[in-house]
Amino acid sequence: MADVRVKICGLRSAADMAAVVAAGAGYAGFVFFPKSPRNLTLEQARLLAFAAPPGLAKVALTVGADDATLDAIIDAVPLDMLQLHGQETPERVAEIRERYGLPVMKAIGVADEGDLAMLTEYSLVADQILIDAKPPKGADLPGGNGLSFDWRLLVGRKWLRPWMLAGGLTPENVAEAIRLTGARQVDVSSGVESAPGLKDAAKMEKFVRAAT
Ligand SMILES: O=C(O)c1ccccc1N[C@@H]1O[C@H](COP(=O)(O)O)[C@@H](O)[C@H]1O
Repeated sequence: MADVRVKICGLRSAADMAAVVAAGAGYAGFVFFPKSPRNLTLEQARLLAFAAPPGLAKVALTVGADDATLDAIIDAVPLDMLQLHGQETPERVAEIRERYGLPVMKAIGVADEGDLAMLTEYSLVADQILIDAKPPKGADLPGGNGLSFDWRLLVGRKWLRPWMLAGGLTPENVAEAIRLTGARQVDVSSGVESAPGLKDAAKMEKFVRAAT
């Protein structure tokens, strides 16, 4: 599968960054969400971002972050993209995009066909759309739960913006997910871990190989 770009999310160590680079991923994601086992400090993220080679896009994942939080992240960490993974409205997405001048990727949780209208709505204001599984009610995390959705919902659909497929992807299922949905970009977090928050270099390598 040529030309598929992979995002590996939730890096926390220099070894994670080295493994992402060795695997050949196109995006590296840093999670700024205290409830997540992948949460990292500004200083950790800053060091990792400076260790990233040119061409690897550095993405900050936030969840309903206010301006002060985003200001602090952007001041500390050299970034290429913001991933908004909360309940941000289209107006808030547009505001963040304007305020920081960085491309914004808005995550939308999908469980059934009724959720697809939101993808169209957000594709009018975001630079990219991230299509993830909807989290279970009451879940601590709005993403990063290793849950997938029915990929057949995406068959034959088109959106105005580039999009990325996420949710429960693994080295074992990513090729089938790409084949079915036609995704040109995929995002993974828990599927390349040996325990929550602990990235596994061999799984990362296997994932990128299966996806590309
Ligand atoms: O990874 C996290 O901890 C996380 C926390 C809060 C919101 C989103 C999070 N991760 C994103 O969720 C999707 C799917 O992850 P998974 O592969 O199913 O574990 C992915 O886009 C991550 O960036």
